[in-house]
Parts: sequence; structure tokens; C-alpha cells
Amino acid sequence: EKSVIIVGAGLSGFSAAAKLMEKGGYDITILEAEGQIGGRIKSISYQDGSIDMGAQWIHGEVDNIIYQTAKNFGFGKTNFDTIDQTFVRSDGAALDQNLLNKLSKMIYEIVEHSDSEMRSYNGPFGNFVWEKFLKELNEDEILVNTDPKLIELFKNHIERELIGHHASNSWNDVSAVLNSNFADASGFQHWNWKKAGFFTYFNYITKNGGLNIKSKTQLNKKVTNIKYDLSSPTEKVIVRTADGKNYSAEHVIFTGSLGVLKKFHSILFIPNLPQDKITAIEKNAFGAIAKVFLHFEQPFWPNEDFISYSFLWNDAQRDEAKANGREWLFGVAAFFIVDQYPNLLEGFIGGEKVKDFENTNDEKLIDDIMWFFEKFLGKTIPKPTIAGRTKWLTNENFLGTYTYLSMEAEKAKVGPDDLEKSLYNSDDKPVILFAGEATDFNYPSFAHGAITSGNRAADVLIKYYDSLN
Ligand SMILES: Cc1cc2nc3c(=O)[nH]c(=O)nc-3n(C[C@H](O)[C@H](O)[C@H](O)COP(=O)(O)OP(=O)(O)OC[C@H]3O[C@@H](n4cnc5c(N)ncnc54)[C@H](O)[C@@H]3O)c2cc1C
Repeated sequence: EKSVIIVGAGLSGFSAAAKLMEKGGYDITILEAEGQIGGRIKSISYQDGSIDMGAQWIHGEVDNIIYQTAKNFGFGKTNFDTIDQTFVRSDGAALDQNLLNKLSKMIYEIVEHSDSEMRSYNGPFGNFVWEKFLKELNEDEILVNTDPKLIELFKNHIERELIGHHASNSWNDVSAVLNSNFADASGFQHWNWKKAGFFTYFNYITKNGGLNIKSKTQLNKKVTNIKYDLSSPTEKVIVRTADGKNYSAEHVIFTGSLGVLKKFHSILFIPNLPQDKITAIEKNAFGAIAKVFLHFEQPFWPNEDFISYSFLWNDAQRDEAKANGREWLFGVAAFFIVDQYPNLLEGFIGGEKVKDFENTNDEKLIDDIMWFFEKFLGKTIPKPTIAGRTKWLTNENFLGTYTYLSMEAEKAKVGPDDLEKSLYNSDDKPVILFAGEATDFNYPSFAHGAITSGNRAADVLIKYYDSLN
């Protein structure tokens, strides 16, 4: 049997393991730093089901491996909608909802249908979107008269929202050109697993446990270094874990996040990785978003048609929040309802404020949230309990949430393919392989990208051994 160590028990690691186990002839060991499998798929229990701390939606249908293969595993459409929102302002002032929803619609039309224009745009995504938006606004006989102050507040909101989608710190960190090259899988963008949670997909990968990948997995095994020798055709790779144990194998598939690679590559790999790989690690971008799920005994939001609150900040409340150490609230993109749970609101936080959010303790978090809603709604809301909150950025096994297509990567001419490249020994044998969402050629950042990256790493090994026969 050919020995393979897979570092990481997330979607990519499990997908690679499944493919190799189905092929047969591989001795697989999965080493996982956390105390559970799943990685950035983390469905925690809530009421009679679960909520997702990591991936939540299946984005797209055509060419989405999850949509295409796991239809029988019970996912369905959600009402999630980024356009039909309820806008509120920090001084509680009334807003023209129709107007603001029109502006949102214009922005999303631009974001979703400008690939060919973006491809030839020289500059960042944010500038592209805003320039095109202003041009369209000025060409519209009615919208051109919109109060410029409102446009300014709307700009701040929409940037926060798009930062949340990309997990960047600014919409101008994102490359327009790269963004247009990596299209979303087409079709409906917000399928989810309802109460079962995204973890359901692990049942699909393991064929409902029939493929016993769990038995190959060792938890709480943080890999501290990976020693390899590409000059030798026979030398095995030695993988050391934090508890001082050594494991050896002919091949290692590394699936830790790009955040982990950025911080630890120079300690993890002995010898250091080749310079082109290091450049790809440094120049490709990895960002963070955060979520908080709030349970309310009584919903306080308006009615059945309500989908989300979006927030326009005035200077006075901004200053007040600053003075009271509530700056993380500036990162709140929106609070959404969760279809299947009538008492739940889900908040999304993006950009630089994610770190402050993660470092705020539960008690203060609730206090800040109540202040926030009181300002924006002009009334006191009932005290919520926290049903779940994320800390992906400060967790050393992730150090963020997902990749984005950055200006830095555009300038350095690097992409997921540079992260993916395997290291071969003198006999052309793939020794160190890389998988994980950031390495996927077509759908970096997405759960379906993570899966296809794991499959691809397994294919590299399968093809190599096929070629020997
Ligand atoms: C908040 C959030 C929301 C998201 N929303 C969506 C969504 O709605 N739809 C979507 O398609 N995608 C979404 N994603 C992205 C999706 O979750 C990821 O693309 C996917 O889960 C990544 O899988 P992976 O196998 O590449 O990495 P991971 O899941 O990170 O797996 C890697 C594993 O390696 C382990 N590891 C790291 N370092 C070491 C080490 N030194 N030793 C041993 N083990 C180590 C980690 O603990 C982890 O378990 C979201 C992600 C987050 C965090």
C-alpha cells in the first residue's frame, strides 16, 4: 500500500481521502489539529437542529459539485436576499426603503453582470463598482436627484456588505480583473441544508459512514513540521505533531488554510518551500468574516416578509460608539433572519473589525448589540442570548475564513494554481501536495472549491501510480 498523510480533516482532506479509499491501495492517515472533523464546516446544535458557524449556503448549481452530487441529501432553497432589505439609520430617521432597495439592485446588477467590462478594468473592484454605479445614477432621470448625503451613507453600507462577501478589509483590496475571471457557479445562489446544517455533506462524502474515513482520522494532532527530501527517490516524509509523535509516509497532502500557510510555512516545512510557492502564499489573500446568531424569546422584527436589517451610520452615533469602545459594530454588514428558525437573527461582520468582534466578550457583545439596535430602531429590543458566534480569525488552525482575489495577487501574477502545485522528487514522484479552497482553480474560497481541490490532489497521486503501471 502507498502511504499518504493528509493534514486536515476539512472538506478537502476528507474528499481526497474518500477518492483514494474508493480507488483502493492507499494507506491513509489524517492528522487534524482540532478536536473534531469538519474544519470550516461547523454545524453546532440549536433547538431541534443546527446552525452553521462556517459555510452555510451552496452557491450555484451548474458546475457546483455539491449541488450536482448531493441533491438527495436534503438541501433546499432559502429566502436569503441581498436586495430586499430593511434599511435603518443610526439616528432612527425614516428612510425611503424603495429608493434604497433600487440602489442596492443597481449595485448587485453591476457586481453580477459586468465580467467583460471588469476584465479590462485597470484597478480595484470597489472603484469599478462605484464608478459604474455613479455613472448609471447620473444617467437616471429620477435617481440623479437623490440626496448626496444619503448616497454617501449608502456607499459606506454597500462597501461593508461587499467586504463581507469577499472577506477583504476594503473593497479596493479586491481585484476587478481576477474577480471577473473566477465566475460564480451559475444558478440559484442560496441553497442550504435547513436544520440539518452543512455538516450533512460529510455524510455524503463518507457514504453515510460506509467509507470509514473517521477511523483513519486522528484528532487533536497539530502538525508542527513536515520534513521532506526531494533529492532522494526513496526517502519518506516525516510529519511531526505537537505531542512529539512522528509519522512517516510517501506522500503528504497539506490542506490547512492559506492563513495557516501564511503564518507558519517557514516553520512547518523543512526545508523551506521553494520561492515561487512562498510568493504564492504571501501574495494570494486570505481574509475574515464573522457571524453571531442571536436568539430572542420574542421576535421584534416587523413581519413575515422581513428579511434583513441594513445599517446606515451617522457621524454622531459613530462618535458615540467610538467613545464607548464599540467599534466592532462598524463592521456589521447586516442582520438577517434564518428561514428555519423564527426566533433567530444572524449578524455578519466583515473587514478590519472582525478582530475586535472576536476579542469582545459575550456580555459586552450583548450590551453593544442592544445599544446598536436601540440607536437604529429608536426603541429598546428584548435581551437576546447568543446561540453561536465565530472566532475563525483568532483560531490558530484557521487564521481567517476564506481566500479573496486580491490586487496584490493580480500585481504579482499569482493565483490558486501556484498554491496548488505539488513538490516532486528527483524521480518525478509527487511528495508534497496542496489542497484546500485557496488552491482550487475554479472556485477558490467556496466549499465546492475545497471539495474539487481535494479530489484533484487525489487524482495527482492516482495518475502518478497509473503511469508507473
Ligand atoms: C464563516 C464562514 C462562512 C462560509 N460560508 C460559505 C458558504 O456559505 N458557502 C461556501 O461554499 N463556502 C463558505 N465558506 C467557505 C468554506 O467553508 C471553505 O471553503 C471550506 O470549508 C474549506 O475547506 P478546506 O478543507 O479547504 O479547509 P478547512 O476546512 O480549513 O480544513 C483544513 C483543516 O486543517 C486543519 N489544520 C490546520 N492546520 C493544521 C495543522 N498544523 N495540523 C493539523 N491540522 C491542521 C484545520 O483545523 C482544518 O480542520 C465559509 C467559510 C467560513 C469560515
